[in-house]
Amino acid sequence: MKGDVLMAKVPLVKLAEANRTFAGHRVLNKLSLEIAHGEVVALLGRNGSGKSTLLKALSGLDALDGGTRLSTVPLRRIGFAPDRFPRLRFSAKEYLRAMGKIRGMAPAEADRRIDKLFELFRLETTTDAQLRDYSKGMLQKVNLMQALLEEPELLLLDEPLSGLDAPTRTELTHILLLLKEQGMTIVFSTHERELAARVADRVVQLQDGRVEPMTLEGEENSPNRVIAFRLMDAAAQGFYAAFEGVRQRYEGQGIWICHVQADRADDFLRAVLAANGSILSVREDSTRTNVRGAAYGGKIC
Ligand SMILES: Nc1ncnc2c1ncn2[C@@H]1O[C@H](COP(=O)(O)OP(=O)(O)OP(=O)(O)O)[C@@H](O)[C@H]1O
Repeated sequence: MKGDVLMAKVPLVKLAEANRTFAGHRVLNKLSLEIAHGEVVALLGRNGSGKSTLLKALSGLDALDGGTRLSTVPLRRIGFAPDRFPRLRFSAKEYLRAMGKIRGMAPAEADRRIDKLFELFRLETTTDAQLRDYSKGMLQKVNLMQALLEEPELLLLDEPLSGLDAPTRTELTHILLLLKEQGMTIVFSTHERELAARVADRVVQLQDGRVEPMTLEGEENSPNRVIAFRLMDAAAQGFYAAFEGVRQRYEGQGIWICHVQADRADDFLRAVLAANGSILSVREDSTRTNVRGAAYGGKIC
């Protein structure tokens, strides 16, 4: 725990007085931003305010015109999912294998990882369909999968849910929450305040080339307990509907995780046990303090 608190204070990546100019237009203007280990940060801003430019600056993929970028993460441990993903003449598996090769992964290791990602994203592994024939949602899943290929320490996502239908949005939101539970450091840009409020520990707004902290209306500020548990699927179906005080819920590999209003947590725990569930862990919701906390021992990917 002590180690986690210390890690939380170490910036994984830091921009100081960063400048980026395109054709005389200064998009980043003496911008300073630190991303702490295990933190999830949402980046809001109007169209053209420079969100993609900032994500690229954080990744180190794009050079700055001025200022500095400091990072403790090697480039290969940074996953980046751009806002546009090409419709290629490859199947998803062929594409991900090629990406693994380019990144210098051993073929067996890449295949192990790709299989896990197919499972996590619930994509059909055997299909030969090419990316150019994929739906937008499937394509975005492959985009996120390539960013997660090498178990990144820092995950940068440019508008990860933009233009997707409701079921895919829900599915991908749950995956983001699972990655967050594992302690992954994530920065994502979005136009959606609701997504930012739901997933991020911290929200910043990009305006006039700089970032300002932002508080979203309707954010829940009262404390939560994060409860991880197992339930039989059949029992889980009706479980939440009857329960007040559940603010977030998601599932992966048979483990359910709920963020429950603190004053309802004891009742919730009793209800899980009454439904023959087993409690894996209970902890304070640390998302308002940016302290990393592991909800359970299993790793999703
Ligand atoms: N490679 C480039 N060459 C020239 N101009 C660029 C380049 N990249 C970005 N810009 C310009 O920088 C500004 C910021 O672009 P950026 O894509 O970072 O904004 P954004 O906030 O991500 O926009 P959106 O919300 O529409 O995706 C825009 O005016 C854009 O035209």
